[in-house]
Amino acid sequence: MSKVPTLFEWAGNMETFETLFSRFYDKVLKDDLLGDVFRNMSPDHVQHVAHFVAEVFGGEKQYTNQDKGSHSSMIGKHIGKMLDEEKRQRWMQLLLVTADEVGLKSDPEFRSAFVGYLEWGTRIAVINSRLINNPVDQQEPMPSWGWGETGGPYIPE
Ligand code: HEM
Repeated sequence: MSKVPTLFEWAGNMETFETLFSRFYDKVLKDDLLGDVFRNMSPDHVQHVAHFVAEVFGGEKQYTNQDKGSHSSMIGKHIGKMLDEEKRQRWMQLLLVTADEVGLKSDPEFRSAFVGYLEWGTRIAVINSRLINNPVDQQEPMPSWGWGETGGPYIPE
């Protein structure tokens, strides 16, 4: 049996993730609810988020090695931001619309794993945004996300 690709490999390459998040944050900045939340984001924000998610999906470790980030430093960026469910849902909605616009892989298995990760990650972001101190130690490894219950990508007969 052939090797099951990582979510990163199945999705494409780093450009896939950079394009997805670049188009996503274009929308975010124009959004009535999220625009103000991201108004002062760093110029590297888009790339950092793309690199973070790519690494979580089993891709190159650019967030760790090039951006000098870690799971803890990413969590730290959300501390005190006072996000809520309404903002989280808008973030999800805009990212999923963007995923379709940029032609991200749309087979049921990939999208299930993709949305599963986003549901997990965004809910954690909201929880952490309401804390004062970072609960994640600097030494904690990066999270990793796989195919989960689906067991692999959709490959037509
Ligand atoms: C899976 C979900 C998420 C991931 C992977 C993620 C990832 C990241 C990363 C990697 C950073 C650091 C960027 C940098 O180093 O410049 C960051 C910052 C930030 N994130 Fe998230 N995030 C997620 C969900 C959310 C949600 C749902 C919101 C708000 C609705 C949010 C709001 C922010 C804000 C406000 C910052 C700081 C921006 C700045 O001013 O520099 N994040 N996020």
